[in-house]
Amino acid sequence: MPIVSLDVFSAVASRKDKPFDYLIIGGGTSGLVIANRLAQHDSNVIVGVIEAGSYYPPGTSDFIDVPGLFGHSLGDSSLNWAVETEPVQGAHNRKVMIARGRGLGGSTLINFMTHTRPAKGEYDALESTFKNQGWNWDSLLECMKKGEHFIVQKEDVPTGSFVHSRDLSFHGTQGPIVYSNPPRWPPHSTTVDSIGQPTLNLPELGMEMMGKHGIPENPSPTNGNIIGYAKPFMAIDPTSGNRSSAASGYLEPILETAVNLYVLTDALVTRVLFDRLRNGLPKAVGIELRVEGLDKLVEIRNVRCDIILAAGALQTPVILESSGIGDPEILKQCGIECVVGLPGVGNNLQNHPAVHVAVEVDSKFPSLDMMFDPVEKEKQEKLYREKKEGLLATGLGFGVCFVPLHDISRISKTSSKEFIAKLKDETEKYIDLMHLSKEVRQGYDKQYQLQLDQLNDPDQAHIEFLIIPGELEHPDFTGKRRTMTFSAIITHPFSRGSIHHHLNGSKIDGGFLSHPADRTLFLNALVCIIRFFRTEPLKNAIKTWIYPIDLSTIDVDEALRDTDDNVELRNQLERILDEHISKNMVAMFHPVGTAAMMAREEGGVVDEELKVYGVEGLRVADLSVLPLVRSLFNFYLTKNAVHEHRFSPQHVAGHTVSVAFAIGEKVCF
Ligand SMILES: Cc1cc2nc3c(=O)[nH]c(=O)nc-3n(C[C@H](O)[C@H](O)[C@H](O)COP(=O)(O)OP(=O)(O)OC[C@H]3O[C@@H](n4cnc5c(N)ncnc54)[C@H](O)[C@@H]3O)c2cc1C
Repeated sequence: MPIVSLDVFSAVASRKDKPFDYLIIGGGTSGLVIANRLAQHDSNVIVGVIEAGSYYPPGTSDFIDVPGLFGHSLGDSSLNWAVETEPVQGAHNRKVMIARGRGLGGSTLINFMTHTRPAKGEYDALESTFKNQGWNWDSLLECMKKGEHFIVQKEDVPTGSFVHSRDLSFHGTQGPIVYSNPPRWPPHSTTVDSIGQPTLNLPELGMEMMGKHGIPENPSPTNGNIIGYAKPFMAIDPTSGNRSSAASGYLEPILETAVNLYVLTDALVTRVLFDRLRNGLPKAVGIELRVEGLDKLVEIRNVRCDIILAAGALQTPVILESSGIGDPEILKQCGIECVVGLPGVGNNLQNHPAVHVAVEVDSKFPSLDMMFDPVEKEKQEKLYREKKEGLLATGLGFGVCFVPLHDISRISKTSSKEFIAKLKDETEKYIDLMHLSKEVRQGYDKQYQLQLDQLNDPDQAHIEFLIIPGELEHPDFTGKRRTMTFSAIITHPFSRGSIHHHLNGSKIDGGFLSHPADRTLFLNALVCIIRFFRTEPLKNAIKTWIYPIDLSTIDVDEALRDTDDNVELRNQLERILDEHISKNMVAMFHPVGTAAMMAREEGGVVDEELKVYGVEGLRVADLSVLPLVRSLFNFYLTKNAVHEHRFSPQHVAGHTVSVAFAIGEKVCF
């Protein structure tokens, strides 16, 4: 029943006795959670979902189902919105692509399946610091558990190898989204190979190098402690070997049975429509949409309770502005009548920027490059088909590592004190140049103050390193080469961007590298990466630098030596890295913050019930509301003890899907 034609959907909307009670805009991560929970909770409640993309039933798209094909759908415009920013000044005026999933399931159809999860203090701070009543660890832990079905598979690996924690007390085991530790790839090698490597598993070798630089192992990164290196769990169902998505978990099980749920696909919502209540307040009562194949706009009206925007952090603010909710100045420029003035809409865009460094390694090491070799490819396909094992059985979560500024400075041998001392001034100048409204400025000031405070805290993650047994930017299609990448990701970027409605559509200022602190953080993180690569035994496995290739033109070891007589060489290294950042910085796909859940007088857009200020019957429930969630990682885990520490603000220091699911579960009606 649920997936219906426009005629059926419109007919439901026009029913006098049973029109839609709730209309959800965007059948993505948060949207499908809400649809499922509302429809299942009370069969008398009529729920509608409108999704711009299509429905992909199981078995119809390998790019969606097969975990190891992650990344393949990025080039497919029917699955990826591939939003492009305006040219980024600090990145050689390149436009940067931000991937967003399109279709029932949203970004969970195309994401890389890595699972990280927030910590207690972060969620508690939403309530204690930002006064969002009911948003605390206890309630959100229940939401997270409710959505999860954790399966920890036994791993047959030698003593001393990394093993996931089997403690399921923090996790759900009955929820819709299946998380597991897929079979280890590359597989374990118990013998020392001919070039003297103790393991042929590149991610594990990478983690070992981090350990040599004093970074701790974190065997259980999903229990609220993220500092250290870890192999994350992934949203993969070990029974089918397939991706677990919002569609497979929350929609498909009720697809045939939910008689009160109606889903319209291939329909783009353009704006929300309002009536005036007797008290003068605007009440959201319907939407306008463009349906594929129709050359006119269609209206769906008569919604009794709420319209819920769950179109994601890049689309939700644009729908708000098109509907007359936003900064009055911006609305005026676009000729849109102002329904409610909320200058925070579309501002405060935060996203994780990333820079990769890649090397060619000895051909003994299995790597993702093998998929370009027809013989290896066939072997991997057979392994996946028959046993659900091998390279195709796993997503991108080979190894993650969260590191505080303190350790970045120690490993890169730079001074965090100097960095912090400069920051305050730089930040004040940075905010001044943005010419923000009074309210939005107040919210930014508050965030930056917290962000500056937490830099001194050795237990906060400021950089995430990803370890990838492969090279994503310049693949060698012959399949002959074996490669390895470390990526540096800024977990709490200082740069802010914005997305606004524009006369010719929407315009996104990614903000990347606009605050000088982010470039400095990157520089130091890349020096750490080079040190990891130059540490034995990984060093012995490396044949050449691939990315940036200019590293091959200098004596890197000499440049890294901590003496006074190599200043010119060190400067040369920094110039190469600086150019690499400008030329090659990319976006992770984690935008948040464009309709923030905070006080209206601080530029907030929604309250703690996710209701949009100043109107009735309209909520936002996706990652747009997230910006002031504190750092995920307010615990510091050592092998024997967990110590609680202070928290940090702004963008979450991790991957965002678990938060999007939790927001969906948390919406209270
Ligand atoms: C390529 C990629 C890799 C990622 N990898 C990871 C990872 O490994 N781990 C992790 O934790 N996170 C990852 N993420 C991030 C994570 O998947 C997202 O943050 C999360 O799924 C976003 O949830 P959402 O509900 O806010 O939006 P979405 O899930 O994107 O849902 C929004 C939905 O709204 C629809 N929509 C938009 N505009 C309209 C409109 N006008 N009318 C109707 N429908 C509309 C969209 O088509 C979409 O279906 C990744 C994201 C991407 C894109």
